Order: sequence, then structure tokens, then C-alpha cells
Amino acid sequence: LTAAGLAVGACSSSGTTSSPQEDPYGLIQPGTLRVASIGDAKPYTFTDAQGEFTGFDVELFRDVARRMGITDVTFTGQDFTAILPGVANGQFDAGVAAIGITDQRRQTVDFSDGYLAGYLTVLTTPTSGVTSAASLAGKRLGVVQGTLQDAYAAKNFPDADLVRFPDNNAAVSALNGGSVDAHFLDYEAAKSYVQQFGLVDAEDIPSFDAPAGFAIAKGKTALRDALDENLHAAMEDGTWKRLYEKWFPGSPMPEQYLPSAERTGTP
Ligand SMILES: NC(=O)CC[C@H](NC[C@@]1(O)OC[C@@H](O)[C@@H](O)[C@@H]1O)C(=O)O
Repeated sequence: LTAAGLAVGACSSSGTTSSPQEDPYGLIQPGTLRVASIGDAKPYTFTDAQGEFTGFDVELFRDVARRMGITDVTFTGQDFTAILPGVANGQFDAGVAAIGITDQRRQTVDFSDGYLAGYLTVLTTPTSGVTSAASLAGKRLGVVQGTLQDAYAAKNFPDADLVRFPDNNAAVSALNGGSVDAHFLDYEAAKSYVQQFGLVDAEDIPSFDAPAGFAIAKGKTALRDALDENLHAAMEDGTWKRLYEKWFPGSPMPEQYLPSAERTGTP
């Protein structure tokens, strides 16, 4: 092969584009799903002792992907603020990290249907003097930058001193070190930190109007439709319920994601 020949060979192999049939979902690499997540929101999404991503959201997404015929799913940890831009910019096919669906976020990305509705929790220490959301005035409150907790606290706790962190680990470390009086995060993650460090859940605030969804780039209708169809299949056959009971044992179970035969409310 001449040098030119090698050059042409290299160029044509990297230059191929797949046909819509081979890649109906418009993925970065057909047949694989690249997912942005965060590693410290146990038991939603977290990295285990082997450094593997796992948790409720991770296992639910992997199940939905398998139903779509995709088993090659890679999760990459990011700061929470980096997830939606990374999805919008096409660096990732999806964002999966208990990401609440909001109109503001829909300006940047599209979402699957919701799959988890729960609470925002004020996590504190036994000696902080924070016993409820009302007692946050004048206290230093940690939030992860860009979360619903960040926006909620800025609006509803104007007398608290907000301290923004890149992730939960940094915030909880600051809480344990005494440089913040409380941290504002998701209920199940707060419960996990309560168990790990003997911390206190001072307040649970419903966030049912912003259920978590899978974030994808805008306009990917085939991908969104496939995620929704297979997400609802996972709910209808009881997979969602099995995963919920595995990862959130004892927690109140929202019934809108149960098999239709088990839902008592209006359809
Ligand atoms: N991974 C994170 O830190 C996400 C924090 C935060 N999660 C909120 C939420 O989606 O968590 C799962 C459920 O409880 C939803 O009701 C809730 O809005 C957010 O979307 O901003």
C-alpha cells in the first residue's frame, strides 16, 4: 500500500455514516448508549466498590435499553451541571441521574416520561440547630449547583446562606466538617448519608410535579418514543416495582408506575 493508499483507507473507514435503518435512534455510536450521570447519589446512581455504576436509575435504564436491543450501555460521572449540556451538545446520548423534568430544563433537552416522584430532603447534623426548613434562616445550606434544590432554596429559603457544591460528596464532607449547617438533596440519597454518617433528616419536601426522567437531546423523537414505550413495558410487567423495592425498601411507593392492574387511582 502506498502512503496515499493508507491515507485513503484511514479516511474512508472513519468517514462512514450509518443508515437510519442501522441507527434508528441517532446514537453517537450505533448499538451503544453513552450516558452521563453522577457517582454519589446512592441509591439512585452511584459507583460501587468496583467503580461500576449501579442503583435504581442505572438498573432501570439498562433494562429499558435491553428492551430496545441495546446492551452496550456506558455510564460516565459528571458534575450535575455538566450533564444536560453534555446531552444537548451530543457528547452523551442520555442523562440519567434522578433528573427532575421541568419546563426550564426542557429548553435545553427533551425528556422521557417520568419514572420516579419523591421528595427533596434537608439533611443536617444532630447539633446544627437546623430542625426543619423553617429553621434554616441565618444558616449555611449546601446545594449541588444546578439541582432543583438549588432553585428551590434560592426561591423559598431567602434567609439561608446558600453554598453551592459540584456534587454531594463535597457537600456532605462540608456538613460533616461543620462548614455548612445542612445540605439539600434527594430523599433516598439523604437517607443513605444518614445511615452512613449518623446524620439527621430535618425536612422532606414533595417534588411530585417534577418526576425524574431520562434526558436526551432535543428532536430525537425516535429515541424518545423507544425509551417511553420500553419504560412503560418495564412498569407494566412489574420490573419497575421490583427495582423500587430492591433499591428503596420501606419507602412509600408512588402508584402511577405500577402495573395498571395494581393501580387503584384514576388511570
Ligand atoms: N442527581 C441529582 O442530584 C438530582 C437532584 C434533583 N432530583 C429531583 C428529583 O428528580 O429526584 C427524584 C424524584 O424525587 C423527583 O420527584 C425529584 O424531582 C434534580 O433533578 O435536580
